[in-house]
Amino acid sequence: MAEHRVAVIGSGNWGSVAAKLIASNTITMPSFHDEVRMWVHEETLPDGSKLTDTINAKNENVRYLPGIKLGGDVIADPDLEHAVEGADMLVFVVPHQFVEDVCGKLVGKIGSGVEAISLIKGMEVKTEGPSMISKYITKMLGTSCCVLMGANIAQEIGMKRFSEATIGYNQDKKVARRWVELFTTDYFIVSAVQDVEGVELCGTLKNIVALAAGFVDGLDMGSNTKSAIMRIGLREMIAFSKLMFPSVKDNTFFESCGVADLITTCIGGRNRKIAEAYTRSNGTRSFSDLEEELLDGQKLQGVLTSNEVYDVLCHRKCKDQFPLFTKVHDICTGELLPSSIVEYSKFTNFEN
Ligand SMILES: NC(=O)C1=CN([C@@H]2O[C@H](COP(=O)(O)OP(=O)(O)OC[C@H]3O[C@@H](n4cnc5c(N)ncnc54)[C@H](O)[C@@H]3O)[C@@H](O)[C@H]2O)C=CC1
Ligand SMILES: O=C(CO)COP(=O)(O)O
Repeated sequence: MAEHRVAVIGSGNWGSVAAKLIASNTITMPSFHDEVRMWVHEETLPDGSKLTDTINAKNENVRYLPGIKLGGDVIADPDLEHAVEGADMLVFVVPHQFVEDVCGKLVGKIGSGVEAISLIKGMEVKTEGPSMISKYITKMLGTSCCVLMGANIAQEIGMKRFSEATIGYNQDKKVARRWVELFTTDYFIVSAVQDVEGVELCGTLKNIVALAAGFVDGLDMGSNTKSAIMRIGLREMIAFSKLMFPSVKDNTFFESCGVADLITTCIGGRNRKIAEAYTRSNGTRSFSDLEEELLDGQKLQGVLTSNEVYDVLCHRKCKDQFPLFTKVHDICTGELLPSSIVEYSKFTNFEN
């Protein structure tokens, strides 16, 4: 008897792949209902049709994941409340700037016994302080919330290329195991660690380092420089994570969510791509222009995250300990040129 019903909240590039992965499992596993409802932020396509109708007619998200069939029993649904109705496993995967709005619409509509997982890379910074997205979901909706992060360029997983991911959980191993079971396929290997904050901070902070890597690419500085920037970035990721949550575990940085995601995003991600284009434009284009032109509706997370992290650094008066994060912020706001990303003479006396 099927016990669990899954809804995916979000249908962008990664959201669509997540629905595909999950649906490939729900149709074979008796404890899950076959159908996976995927909430779509509705839009009209150039031919006048609705995105939701096209996804359901073609079993393909022609806008955000063209050329890849979703398979399984994925049903696109533009009605958020209807999409989550009856589901006891909610997968949150919208760009992080929309999470407040989406959660706001679900307040009071989620029953007890519902579990959530966030695939969202980012954080919320309010006047009362920073909050990781999983915590925010818990606060708004009262569900416990795991996270799934990893070296996961969506397009490649959509093409079934071997990849790994890490689930972060807090207490409940049984729930973590169920999420692992739901996501794991023969080409997508998922492990779990008891460190929600560590896993989520890895996924969030590496987007800032990817911008720095993109600046280096735009300056044609080569592999040594890019590796140096990635190392300095990783060091700051670890330091920032421990500053926010001393409980974060060292080993988490060696999981897929840590160093592997840092590498893949600095090589093949959207943040890297836009930062490179920004650098090559010599100040003639803005990040938002380039995002619109080059990502065609997909969203950049790193610039917002850089602002959010900068707020935390200012609030805690520790900018000096995070020269790379601070420089990326200052480059994104136009206060510094991209070339300053490699001016580290003042900071070479690190202890490690
Ligand atoms: N694409 C990738 O390779 C990966 C993405 N992620 C993370 O997954 C999260 C979601 O990213 P993607 O699925 O790639 O999205 P995306 O960037 O491809 O797509 C944008 C999505 O935002 C939706 N949207 C636009 N305006 C909206 C609004 N006002 N309210 C709600 N939704 C709106 C669009 O309909 C579309 O579904 C992000 O945090 C990202 O960092 C994580 C791993 C890999
Ligand atoms: O998070 C990602 C890969 O794991 C994707 O990163 P981008 O958003 O930079 O494409």
